[in-house]
Amino acid sequence: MKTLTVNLGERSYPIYIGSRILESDELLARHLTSSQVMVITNETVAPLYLERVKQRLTGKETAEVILPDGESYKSIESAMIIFDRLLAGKISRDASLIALGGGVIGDLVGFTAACYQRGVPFIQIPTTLLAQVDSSVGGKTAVNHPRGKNMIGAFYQPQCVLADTSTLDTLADRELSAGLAEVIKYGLIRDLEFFEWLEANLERLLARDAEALAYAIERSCLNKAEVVAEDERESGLRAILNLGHTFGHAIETGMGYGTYLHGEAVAIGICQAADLSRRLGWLDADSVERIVSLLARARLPVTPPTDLDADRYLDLMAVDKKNVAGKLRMILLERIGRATLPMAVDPELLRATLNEYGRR
Ligand SMILES: NC(=O)c1ccc[n+]([C@@H]2O[C@H](COP(=O)([O-])OP(=O)(O)OC[C@H]3O[C@@H](n4cnc5c(N)ncnc54)[C@H](O)[C@@H]3O)[C@@H](O)[C@H]2O)c1
Ligand SMILES: O=C(O)C(=O)C[C@@H](O)[C@H](O)[C@H](O)COP(=O)(O)O
Ligand SMILES: [Zn+2]
Repeated sequence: MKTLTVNLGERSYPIYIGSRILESDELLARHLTSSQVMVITNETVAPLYLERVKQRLTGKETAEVILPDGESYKSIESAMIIFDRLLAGKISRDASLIALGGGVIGDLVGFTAACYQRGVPFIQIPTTLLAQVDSSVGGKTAVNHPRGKNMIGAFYQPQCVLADTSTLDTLADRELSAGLAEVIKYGLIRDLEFFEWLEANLERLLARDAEALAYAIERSCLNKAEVVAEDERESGLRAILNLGHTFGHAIETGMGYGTYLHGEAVAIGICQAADLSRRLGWLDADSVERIVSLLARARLPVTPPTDLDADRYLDLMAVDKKNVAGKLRMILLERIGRATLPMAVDPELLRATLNEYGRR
């Protein structure tokens, strides 16, 4: 097992990464301070892993909430269901919540934990690649609004992250690929050596080679932990983690939550951001091709949906959280391995990318 730390002073916490670490009685116990625990998961993950978690909770007063599966359930209505169950169970402020599942459950439970009685401790047990490399780390919690992704939320850090890599054995191939989009993102924004490693080892990851997966998860978490430690609440640097997300979130909202997986929408968004970076004279055509080709090799979509035209994109992007004074700001690439801070973009060049990249 590897242990990384997210260094945030009194809100610091460990990320445990290893195969079958959910079988350890000691790890979870270390971070469960109270006698009341609520585990929140969904209908897909519950039959696979809920018992395994409950076995670690003997002696605790344990409640569980099993929600329907899907991005459309990352909603205020789902949060209300959890609040209702917490109150009906007379669960007090020293109780702990456990998020067992992918990023949808992690973001939702984190948000619920931040709000219930103004804040109760919570633990992340991520079970998708995307959640193990990104969403469980860093304390961005939220639910979606029909007009925009993650629009209702809070920064709220977990007590720990427990990433059992053996849970990925049951993950669908499409979901594994979605997680790879965020893995590739780390290489692009700040870790050229990792990007090159990914180019050389992508087939091992797709074949679920355990050693390669563990390395990719650790290196991704290390990158994220360093960025978050420097800028917890996204006043500057942290926004580089949003590469591809201005376009990607527009795709998710515009196409209806769940039509494109988050990682798929981000993959398309990264390609569009790369195209725009080329139009600005930063990336050359070969670098754009290198990026698109790695994402395509990861079996991710690399062209935008035909149903979204430039005007609809721009309308959806007008509520992006990086915008300042109503003006769009985006993360672009100076080169592979180095992202810009959020920057205003020339509207003509942006429109050119929206009209021309991947449109034929
Ligand atoms: N907070 C953050 O920093 C952050 C970062 C990235 C993404 N996100 C959010 O994360 C969400 C996407 O997360 P996701 O990709 O994990 O999607 P997800 O939570 O919907 O999980 C993907 C699918 O895999 C299933 N699943 C989960 N674990 C499984 C397992 N071990 N075996 C079999 N099936 C399993 C789920 O039930 C679901 O059907 C989006 O809402 C996105 O906005 C948040
Ligand atoms: O942790 C971050 O910061 C990120 O931006 C990570 C992203 O991968 C993630 O999708 C995040 O939820 C997006 O945040 P948002 O502020 O654009 O909603
Ligand atoms: Zn993301």
